[in-house]
Amino acid sequence: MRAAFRNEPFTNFGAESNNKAYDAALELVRSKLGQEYPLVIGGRRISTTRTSLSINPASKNQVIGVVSQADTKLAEEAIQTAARTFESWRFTEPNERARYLYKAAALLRLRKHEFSAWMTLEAGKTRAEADADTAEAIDFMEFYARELQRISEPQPLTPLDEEENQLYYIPLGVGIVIPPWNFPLAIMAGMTTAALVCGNTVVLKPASPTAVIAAQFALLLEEAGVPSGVVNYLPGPGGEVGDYLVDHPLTRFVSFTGSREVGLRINERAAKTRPGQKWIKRVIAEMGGKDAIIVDDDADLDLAADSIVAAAFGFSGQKCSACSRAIVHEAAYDEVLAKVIERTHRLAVGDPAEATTNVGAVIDDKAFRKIQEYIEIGKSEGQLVLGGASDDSVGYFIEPTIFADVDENARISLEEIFGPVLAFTKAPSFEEALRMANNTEFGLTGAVISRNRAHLEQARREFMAGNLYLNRKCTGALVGAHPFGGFNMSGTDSKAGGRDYLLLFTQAKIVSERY
Ligand SMILES: NC(=O)c1ccc[n+]([C@@H]2O[C@H](COP(=O)([O-])OP(=O)(O)OC[C@H]3O[C@@H](n4cnc5c(N)ncnc54)[C@H](O)[C@@H]3O)[C@@H](O)[C@H]2O)c1
Ligand SMILES: N[C@@H](CCC=O)C(=O)O
Repeated sequence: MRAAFRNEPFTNFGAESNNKAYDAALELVRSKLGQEYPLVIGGRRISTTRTSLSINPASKNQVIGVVSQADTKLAEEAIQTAARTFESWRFTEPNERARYLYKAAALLRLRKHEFSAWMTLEAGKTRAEADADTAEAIDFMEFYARELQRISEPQPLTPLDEEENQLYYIPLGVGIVIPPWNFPLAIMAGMTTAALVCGNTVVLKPASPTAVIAAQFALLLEEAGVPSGVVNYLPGPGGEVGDYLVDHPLTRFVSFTGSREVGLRINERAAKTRPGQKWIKRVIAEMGGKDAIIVDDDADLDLAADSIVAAAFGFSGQKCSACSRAIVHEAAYDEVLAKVIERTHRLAVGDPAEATTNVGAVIDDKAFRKIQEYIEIGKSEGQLVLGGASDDSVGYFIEPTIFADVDENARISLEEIFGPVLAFTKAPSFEEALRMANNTEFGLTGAVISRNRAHLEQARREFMAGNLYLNRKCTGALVGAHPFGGFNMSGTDSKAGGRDYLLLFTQAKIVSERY
């Protein structure tokens, strides 16, 4: 029996010794840049002639790795391998499966800074953001291992005198795991290990910008002893390989985290029954957000400003949980706006490998251009009060940008930008602020900064966000404490890092015996 789950502590980068250790990890990772990453199917390394370069978004000429790219033939091989492996993996003892996760978590803890350093260089994460990502990956494995053990215990059923009844959560089959690039270790590792610990086998199609981190994690699972074929690493173009995997009749479920557009596409395609398919595919989709922080007239305005700045510009706003809308009571509006501008102005934008950097580059050229377009749109929808500039001569840098006096129905108030762009909207009352916050097709995170008990209670009831935070920022969910996932177009209502999550990767079987 393991000790109860506790969150992995974050590294204190105020301490010089920790920064030195991080510098050493960056050096180690730099010495490994440019290597080739083959596909791994059934433990077999497969190099392809078609490759994709993974690059450092803060230094776009620096190649992080050269990643082989699957085609549909290799996707077929990966699914067949996963299907064959399922026939043995499904019957492994649950405690044994949990132990692979405990081992992988222990190995990751030993190499924590190294994995974080990969994220600094491949995803552009600052030290603190990368460290939190690695800590969350450790948390997911520690948490899901314990959860699997919990749900494998005899489950409560109404006792009958004449029968012995037992409920077992059994695995589903072959799962396609499709993660995003923005939590390239935590979310990818959480989705993958939740699937495998339940006895499923996995085809892992990593997000292209962060395929090297996923490759490192696949190697870590191998080192932890996870048998060949349980996780098959299959990088490739999302559209081509993704569609093939989703459509395949042997695919039993798809676990996806990413944009609304791709999530809906997967949901629609998976709903179509293909020749030879024996089941209704299950889709677990965690999608985008357009998250708001409401500031009430009596709020602690410093807390409000700190919360907005951290949630809007942490990891350059590239979080589904990011605050992209600040909806502020008119009585507090000018003061909150001034405080947010002042704090944002102090953020250091630059190379995330530097200890002093607060905001790094955005992920790639496509994101850079999309965010630039939204900044141009914002100029006609609000008043540009900070930032707006961008520079892609070295890396994809965009200044933290704030628009004031934005209408609740402006495009920058409604569409997910996924970058460091914040819209301020003035509300005449708390009730109106709440209505505006709910004026979105998403429903992922939200926050209210207020001292008014009645307003806080009203928000508890009426704010339609899967993760609602009162008097704190709307980012930074902790595994176990804040099971994460949203409503409406934010996904299929799953809660990663929560006690219900593993049930999504299993089906319940009742065995009833009379003696
Ligand atoms: N709700 C959450 O928990 C959560 C967490 C992180 C990110 N996100 C969302 O993710 C998005 C950012 O991530 P992204 O840019 O990687 O998203 P994306 O939708 O562009 O890509 C996600 C994954 O889907 C793959 N893909 C692309 N086309 C596909 C297809 N036709 N079939 C199958 N797979 C396909 C990509 O290769 C990638 O691995 C944002 O919208 C963000 O809000 C949500
Ligand atoms: N779970 C993360 C967000 C994940 C999406 O990008 C948070 O709570 O900030």
